[in-house]
Amino acid sequence: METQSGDNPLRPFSDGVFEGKVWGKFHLLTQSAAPGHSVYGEKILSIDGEEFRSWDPKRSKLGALYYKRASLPIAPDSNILYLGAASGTTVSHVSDILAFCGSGFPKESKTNSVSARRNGLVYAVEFSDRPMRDLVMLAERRKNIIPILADASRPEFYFPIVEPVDVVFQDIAQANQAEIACKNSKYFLKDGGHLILSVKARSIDVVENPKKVFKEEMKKLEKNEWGASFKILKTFDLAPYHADHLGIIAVKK
Ligand SMILES: C[S@@+](CC[C@H](N)C(=O)[O-])C[C@H]1O[C@@H](n2cnc3c(N)ncnc32)[C@H](O)[C@@H]1O
Repeated sequence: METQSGDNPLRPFSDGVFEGKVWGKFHLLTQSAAPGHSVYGEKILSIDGEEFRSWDPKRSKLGALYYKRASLPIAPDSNILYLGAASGTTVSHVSDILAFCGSGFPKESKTNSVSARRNGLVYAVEFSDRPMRDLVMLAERRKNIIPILADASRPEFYFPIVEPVDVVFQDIAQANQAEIACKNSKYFLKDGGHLILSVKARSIDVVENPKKVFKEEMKKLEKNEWGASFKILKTFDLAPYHADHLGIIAVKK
């Protein structure tokens, strides 16, 4: 951990996310909801008694979207259904954002003016038991992560424990990823809620041109028989952080 003295290098980027030139280059960081702990070896900066965790875009599709300056519908009062949580690298940053209440640093941040609001939860679904063990340990140190050991293609099994959410975020490298996103959105995503989907072309078709694969996946999101369909708002090529990945931001019709 590094303690910053002198001028504060960070400024608000979006609710709960900060930007600045630190350690010699540009970084996005989240204010840690569990000070004293590094989750995946990320660098930590301490300023005025608060800790800020560097967000590595090469380790996180959501982080890559922020680095691409996507305007994302994630705020401290959002409930998020996160599909494909793995050991919680990205979930930890989502947890930081949801825990952010504008207290403390930075003093001039507009987000400070919001003092009494209900902060959201992240429901983190993962079907592999090895990463789930790390995810459970992460959740023990943070109050806003609900780890769920389940197959995301069977949302009916966790239907009883997930409340309606504002955002479904999905990072599952499976051939049927559009179907998984739509089925979960049917059960859990509020009308007008947002889907943020990372599509890995090579998981859907190893030989096809990624652009064609992305077009087909977007068509499925717009019209399908899985109970929820979407209007695509914006797409982002996630290179150079993740080759042949497309980030899709869509709103539930
Ligand atoms: C690319 S990794 C996710 C990385 C993670 N989102 C992060 O940024 O820290 C994809 C994860 O999805 C999980 N996964 C794949 N298919 C799944 C399914 N049907 N249900 C739940 N999890 C699944 C895998 O076990 C793997 O941990």
